[in-house]
Amino acid sequence: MDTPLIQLCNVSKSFDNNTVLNNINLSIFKGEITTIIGKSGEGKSVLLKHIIGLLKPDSGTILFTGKAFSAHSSVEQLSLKKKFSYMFQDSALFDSMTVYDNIALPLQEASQLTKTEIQQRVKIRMTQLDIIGTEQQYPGQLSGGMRKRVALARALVTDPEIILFDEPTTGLDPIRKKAVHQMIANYQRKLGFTGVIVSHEIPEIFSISQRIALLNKGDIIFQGTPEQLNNDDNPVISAFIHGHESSLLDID
Ligand SMILES: Nc1ncnc2c1ncn2[C@@H]1O[C@H](COP(=O)(O)OP(=O)(O)OP(=O)(O)O)[C@@H](O)[C@H]1O
Repeated sequence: MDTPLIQLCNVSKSFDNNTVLNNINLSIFKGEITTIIGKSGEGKSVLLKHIIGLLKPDSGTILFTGKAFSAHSSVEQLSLKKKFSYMFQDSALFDSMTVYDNIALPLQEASQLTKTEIQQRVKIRMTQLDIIGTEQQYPGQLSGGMRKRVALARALVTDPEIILFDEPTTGLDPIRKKAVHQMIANYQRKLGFTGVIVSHEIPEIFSISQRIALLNKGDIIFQGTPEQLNNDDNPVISAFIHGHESSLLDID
């Protein structure tokens, strides 16, 4: 198998006495969608934040194409950072900024593009996501589904190679959830980015994921394809995917 694009090696993280990640190992492969599942509060967001560098592990390493971030040259580190994009749990749009400005922001902050080039890039993404016409509106004036599309347009506007999605469908009704999943899958196919999704949408999320990682009690207890997950006979895993979360509490 290819070298993973991102590899967490023996990563541990505690907050005071709360051990959230306990020596975890996880591989993320280029061009795939890897979905991290697990009960609430297990550390899925903490794991995502380690990948993007918002949190540092207490011990262990995170490798990017086989090399620790710090082992890359400063030029490589900058180019690595530019490859990432992040779609937060609550969309994290700036309510005081228009839809246009929200989407244009990453380009204004991190690119050398002219105003006209930025306008063109924003327009392309807004057209693809069917939100043309909302440019001058504010996030608070939009429905939850529209806000997700604006957030996705912003996450995609820099043509990132790696996008991290933290519960991208939280708070949406089942139809809109499906639409957001399809949107992510379609763009992933079209643009070929590597996706890492944290999700509670089981089993729906499996249909757009090439790999699943199950985080339980600080450990990744499964990583593999959705099919392998479904066929796994570990009782903790089957209890989790069949929705009996409470039984996890009793198994160490
Ligand atoms: N900055 C922080 N300081 C202290 N504790 C933190 C911090 N960030 C996260 N935690 C703790 O780490 C644990 C895991 O939190 P995290 O948000 O990663 O869970 P999660 O699996 O993403 O949950 P959910 O599915 O409910 O979003 C929680 O106990 C949380 O309180």
